[in-house]
Amino acid sequence: MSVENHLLFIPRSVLHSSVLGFEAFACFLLLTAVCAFCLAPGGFAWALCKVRAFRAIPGPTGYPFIGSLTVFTGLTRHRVLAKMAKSFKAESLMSFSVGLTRFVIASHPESAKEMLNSTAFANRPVNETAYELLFHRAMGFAPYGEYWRNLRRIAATHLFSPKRVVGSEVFRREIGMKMVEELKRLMTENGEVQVKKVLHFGSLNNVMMTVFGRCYEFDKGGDGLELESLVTEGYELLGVFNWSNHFPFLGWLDLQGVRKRCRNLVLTVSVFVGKIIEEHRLERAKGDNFEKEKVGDFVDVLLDLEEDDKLSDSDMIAVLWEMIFRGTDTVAILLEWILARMVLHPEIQSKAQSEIDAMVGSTRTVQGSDIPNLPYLQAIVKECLRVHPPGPLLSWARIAIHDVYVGDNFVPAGTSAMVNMWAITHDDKVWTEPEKFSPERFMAEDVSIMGTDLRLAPFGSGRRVCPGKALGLATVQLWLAQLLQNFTWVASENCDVDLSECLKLSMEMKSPLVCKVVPRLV
Ligand code: HEM
Repeated sequence: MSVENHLLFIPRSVLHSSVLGFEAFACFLLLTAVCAFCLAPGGFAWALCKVRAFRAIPGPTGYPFIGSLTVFTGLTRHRVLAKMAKSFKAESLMSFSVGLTRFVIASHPESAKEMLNSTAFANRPVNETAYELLFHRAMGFAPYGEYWRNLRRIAATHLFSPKRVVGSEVFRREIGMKMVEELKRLMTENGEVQVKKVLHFGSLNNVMMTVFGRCYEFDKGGDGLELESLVTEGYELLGVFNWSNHFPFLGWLDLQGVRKRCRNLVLTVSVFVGKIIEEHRLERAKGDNFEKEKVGDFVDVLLDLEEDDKLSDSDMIAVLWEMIFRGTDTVAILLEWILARMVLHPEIQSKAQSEIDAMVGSTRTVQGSDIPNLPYLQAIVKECLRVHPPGPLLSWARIAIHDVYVGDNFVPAGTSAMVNMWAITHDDKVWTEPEKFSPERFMAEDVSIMGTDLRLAPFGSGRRVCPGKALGLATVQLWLAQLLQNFTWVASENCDVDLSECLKLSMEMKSPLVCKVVPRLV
């Protein structure tokens, strides 16, 4: 007898109530399953994870389906994440979800070191924006492997070697002096200066010179301004929270227009950078203008690569563009924070100036070789990297290439991994009086900031540590010395120094620094 025939013999009322009961039971089961799913530690994306036989990593459940999305839409996600890790007692490792993306974040030096130094985390998640901007073919997002290793080796030898960093000091100093002149001009014109623009243009020129062998004039418009707008657009695009990175089914809609903007940007950048590469080729073809012994720029280095290492034109454009892009803002942003601190702490500023005066005197301008004799100035830079790290979340996440343990925590392959460097540098178990701005702490203890000591690793650590760290640091230290030797930095009566933060791709000052500069050298 079929099931339908059976049902014919059950009284209607009984049948009706049992169907209702079944429906209620099914709803209850579904609701429990959804709740269990959504209330899983770490949230929805973690609940979806097939590997369930592991101890859950503590973390917020977030909202159903969207998870902790709101973290990423605020201006200070490093602070929000630090607070969350504390409240879940998950400083060592915290899990959370944003849409379908699983995250872990380390807010403790030990777990941060373990993660950053493990080959399991030597890849980066390539989000849609980075992919559209062709960054997967440049060093920062290239998958861990032969192509990436080659790029790192070439850059380490020809762009970031100690010899190259020292060798490029002359034009770095020249650019520093141009910034000094520009600040004087702006001060005379306006009675105060907004330093961000000057620092940004100086920094852009510095990287341009190293990479392309080109320099642009301040405030002259033309190619310099176009390049600046291209870098700004790229920065903005990478800083935008792109929904389709975490909700792939929304991808085709391009709701925020990110893909369209990326494609337009890539076209313009390809023409801009392609033209510079062509000019280099022409110069080399002429032969007599191109001296073989000349220390070439990075374009020359890439054009000189042997057959096996040779890059296609589009790969070369990606590599060169990324260097410009990465090297510009970090340096300018860090210097702006430092100068804001100088305005706020005149006693620290004058101590640094006394050090410069004692070591350099007032008859010559400071240079790169003076920096080792200026420990207090170096301590100021370190303290600013601690209090205002340009990459509080180390800017670029990593991704677990395969299943791996971090401490006792099982992290499945494909999980995005971040380090909250800001949380570590503001942890009172790691630093005494972390909120206090005190360069003196680094006079008492010499802490390496190059990636070995995870209490302060603003350039990251491990295989994907910032390759430009020595160049970036040398630039910031020299320019700070020049700016302090030439000016006393004081508050403008129209504008207070506001230390509010705004984390886009890097952590910028929310209200750009506006102040006065008073010439010291006459
Ligand atoms: C104050 C200056 C700078 C800071 C604070 C900084 C910070 C960082 C950080 C935190 C990372 C990620 C490291 C990690 O995942 O462990 C990084 C990567 C990178 N940085 Fe920097 N950076 C600076 C200057 C520069 C400069 C001047 C350049 C080049 C001209 C540069 C090029 C790169 C590149 C190419 C990567 C990707 C490396 C890879 O994935 O293999 N950076 N940087």
